[in-house]
Amino acid sequence: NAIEYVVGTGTGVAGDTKSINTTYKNSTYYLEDQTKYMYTQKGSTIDTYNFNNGTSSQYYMTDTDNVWNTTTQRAGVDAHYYAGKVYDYYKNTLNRNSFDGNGAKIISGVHYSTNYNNAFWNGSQMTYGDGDGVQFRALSGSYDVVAHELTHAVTERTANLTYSYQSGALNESWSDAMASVMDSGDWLIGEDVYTPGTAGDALRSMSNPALYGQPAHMNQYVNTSSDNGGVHTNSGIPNKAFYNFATAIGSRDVAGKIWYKAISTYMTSSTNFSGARSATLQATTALYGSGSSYYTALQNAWSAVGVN
Ligand SMILES: O=C(NO)[C@]12CC[C@H](CC1)C2
Ligand SMILES: [Zn+2]
Repeated sequence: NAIEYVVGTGTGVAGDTKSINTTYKNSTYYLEDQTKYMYTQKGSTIDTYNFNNGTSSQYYMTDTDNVWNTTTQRAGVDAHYYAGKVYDYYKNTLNRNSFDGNGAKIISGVHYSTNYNNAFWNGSQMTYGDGDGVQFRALSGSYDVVAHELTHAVTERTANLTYSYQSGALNESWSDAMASVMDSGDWLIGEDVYTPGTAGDALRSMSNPALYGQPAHMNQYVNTSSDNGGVHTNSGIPNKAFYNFATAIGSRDVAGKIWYKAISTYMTSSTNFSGARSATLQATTALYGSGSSYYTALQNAWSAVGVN
């Protein structure tokens, strides 16, 4: 019997209903999205699996009627759905075909370990914990988290910013910046999955990094060896620069295009904050010509956070 590309109905982590692209074969539905096939020519582009609260093996996520509404399916539904949205953004807006630019399969695994308060890109796939229900709920339940993780993959395949000290903080910041372009309703990161018992808070704020203990200016740079040299702390400084720029020019999309051009053309593994300023200015000229009003706005955005 043939393989069919079909559309199912899923319930997400927040209990919301959404359509998901699934595959019907051997009388079973699979969380495999074949709709991008025309761009990748590589079968399903987005495959979502279940670690079943283990850490080594992941299993197919299947369903009998293509209505994915059980509690254990929610994390998979969102990992699958949001990965598709991130694929679409990179392909349709930035003309990048998956994280490698060549249609690579996007693999996600949910229910990783037990009470696992994190999510990560391991060089080959995305992996999401369920959270402990206090600090986090299932981390794939947040568009900006999924976009953040997949952007780590894009960064790894482009500038490959070394994940420590200033280049590492840039690595983190580029993931937050691209996530804020895709999940564009606010300037927060992780708000949909962070502390489910507390409304209105988040893991990070790009408009006001200090809200969650991050510096927003070079003169507050934290010199530390923990967290690979404070990559999740000092990212507040380039995050604020991105916020300054996007709001000054009134377009997250233009800012995102410039940030993507910078990471994919001008930045390298050892780029530091000052180098990121130059790379984004070069990207602005490349995309919008010299003398563009974006150029001066960007100079001001970086100067305002003390990066020259
Ligand atoms: O910033 C991050 N990783 O580098 C986080 C940490 C918690 C959310 C999932 C992954 C964001
Ligand atoms: Zn990260």
